[in-house]
Amino acid sequence: MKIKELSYSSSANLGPGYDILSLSHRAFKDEVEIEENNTGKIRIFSDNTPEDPMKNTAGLSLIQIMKDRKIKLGIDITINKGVPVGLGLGSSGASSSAAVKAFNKMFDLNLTNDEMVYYSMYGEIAACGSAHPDNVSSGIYGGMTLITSTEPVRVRKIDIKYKPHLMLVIPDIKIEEKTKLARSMVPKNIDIKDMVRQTSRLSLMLLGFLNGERQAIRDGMNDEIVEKSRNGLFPFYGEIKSMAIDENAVSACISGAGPTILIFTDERTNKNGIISGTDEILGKYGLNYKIVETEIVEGY
Ligand SMILES: Nc1ncnc2c1ncn2[C@@H]1O[C@H](COP(=O)(O)OP(=O)(O)O)[C@@H](O)[C@H]1O
Ligand SMILES: N[C@@H](CCOP(=O)(O)O)C(=O)O
Repeated sequence: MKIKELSYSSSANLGPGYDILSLSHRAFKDEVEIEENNTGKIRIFSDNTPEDPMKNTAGLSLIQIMKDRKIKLGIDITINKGVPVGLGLGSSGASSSAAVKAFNKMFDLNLTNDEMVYYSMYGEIAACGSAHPDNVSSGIYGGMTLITSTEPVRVRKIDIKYKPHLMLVIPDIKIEEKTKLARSMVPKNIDIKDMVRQTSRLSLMLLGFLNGERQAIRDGMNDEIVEKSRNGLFPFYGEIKSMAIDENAVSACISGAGPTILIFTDERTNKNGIISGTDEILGKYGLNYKIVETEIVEGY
């Protein structure tokens, strides 16, 4: 029996929500198919992700479930990779969450959504050395998700009233082990004043999404801790964000650990202005790029 599941691309953090917020979007998707084999081994079939199951997020997630559930079988995992790798679009988490959903279905494990988030985030260790849960929560729940606890894993889906359109500015930059590097740049300690400002902004942004208040989203979606610490990886971000605000975007943030920039737009936004402004700014940096317009995926 073959079982196929998909997960969409996602943007983690959303400004002040480092490691706790994520948004699922329709821009790209990974399809993962699993099938029992008679070799007793886990084998990965994929054009552009690691063949070693311990180094592939999908493989590592399934290894962990099989260990916990004492399932000893050979499994072929075929990854049809649609989410571009290393650009801040949750590519690694899309494969692991799709693989976990397929495995859950194939073996009737009846895992809860939070248990699936747990196994999917375990796979992220293969991508960046740490098990961050945000992108994979998108792959399991869809929509906008909030991680309320990691031990045990607990996720809440946020029922947002304000649903902006999304523009992804995707610079053509390849950084080796990008998320691992970006995570190493985040400060280990912060000043209490910065903590207060960050929690205030995060709360305001969430109020904006919940109540449908455009200005609150714009005022809240700012992060001078994590995005700032990583600025060297995407020095063009500040210029693109302020240009987008000038063109009346709702707001903008770094998508995950970058380099993609997520811009929230609505009917008041001058999207053509953003397209030409991006071309001018990224041209100055000598960067090729793609702009993808997309929508939030509410669920699976
Ligand atoms: N199934 C997978 N899909 C994508 N990347 C994977 C996968 N398995 C392992 N990786 C590794 O994870 C890294 C990319 O993940 P990451 O740095 O988190 O970027 P992003 O999630 O933004 O694409 C690459 O080194 C890639 O080889
Ligand atoms: N919260 C993580 C998200 C990484 O997302 P990715 O799509 O860039 O892998 C972080 O900011 O490190």
